[in-house]
Amino acid sequence: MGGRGVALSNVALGGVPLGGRAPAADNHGMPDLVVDHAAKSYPTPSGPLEVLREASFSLDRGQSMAIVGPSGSGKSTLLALLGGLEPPTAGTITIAGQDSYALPEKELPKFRGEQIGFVFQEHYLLPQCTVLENVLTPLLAVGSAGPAEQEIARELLDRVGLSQRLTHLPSELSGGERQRVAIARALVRKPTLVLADEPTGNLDQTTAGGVTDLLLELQQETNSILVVVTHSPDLAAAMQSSKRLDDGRLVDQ
Ligand SMILES: Nc1ncnc2c1ncn2[C@@H]1O[C@H](COP(=O)(O)OP(=O)(O)OP(=O)(O)O)[C@@H](O)[C@H]1O
Repeated sequence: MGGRGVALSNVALGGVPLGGRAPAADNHGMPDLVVDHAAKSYPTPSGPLEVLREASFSLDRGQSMAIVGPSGSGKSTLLALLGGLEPPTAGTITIAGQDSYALPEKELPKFRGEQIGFVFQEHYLLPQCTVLENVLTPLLAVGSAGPAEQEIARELLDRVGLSQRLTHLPSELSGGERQRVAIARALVRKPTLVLADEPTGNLDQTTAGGVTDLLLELQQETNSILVVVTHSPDLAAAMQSSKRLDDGRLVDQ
């Protein structure tokens, strides 16, 4: 993969060098991500559908974890809970010391933007925007994409091997290249937590391996937590730990 290994030690993401450790958040001694007895059920005509039953785990910045399990076992639901997209029916999700769902509803999008980066199976790049503009999107959302932010985005795109493609549209890239843009976009605000739902699901094995390596390298360099949901044994094995969802129950692999 071209362009990998470019030093980014002087690039500040949110005031923190990409190559350095993020400062420890003042979490009052709590891990950076704490999932405490989180449960989710959906109402159905025949009664509540229990999708997630009392999941508890915690992770610190720099750690990675895979969530595996059969189709319909609740993996995407758990990811949505972690991502501030779907409130749990019971329990709490605490990120960088803040119980996400205790925030006033209007503050949740800002919190999500600062603390969480998302990578999906589909890249969800904006088709009419260039590669550089797509990576800047999370910064434009908070009105701060000046020269310093542009430089951060350019350096990240250099890091993912796409410095020669800044003005290209997503339609002019391969599937693996689009996913690398999506990874740069997820990391541009140096979030506490990166959530990836089948990030290699649309890629061939070789390209998937490259995207996995890149995701882990940048997660380490930004000192984020990485949680991936996947059916891929290769991607799951690349994470530091792995948990399995079986009928809504989360168990160690
Ligand atoms: N909004 C909803 N309302 C009702 N049921 C839902 C809703 N969202 C998900 N479900 C149900 O919750 C269960 C778990 O779905 P989920 O998408 O989390 O599974 P998954 O493990 O990610 O599956 P896959 O691997 O196929 O993507 C399924 O039975 C699904 O139909």
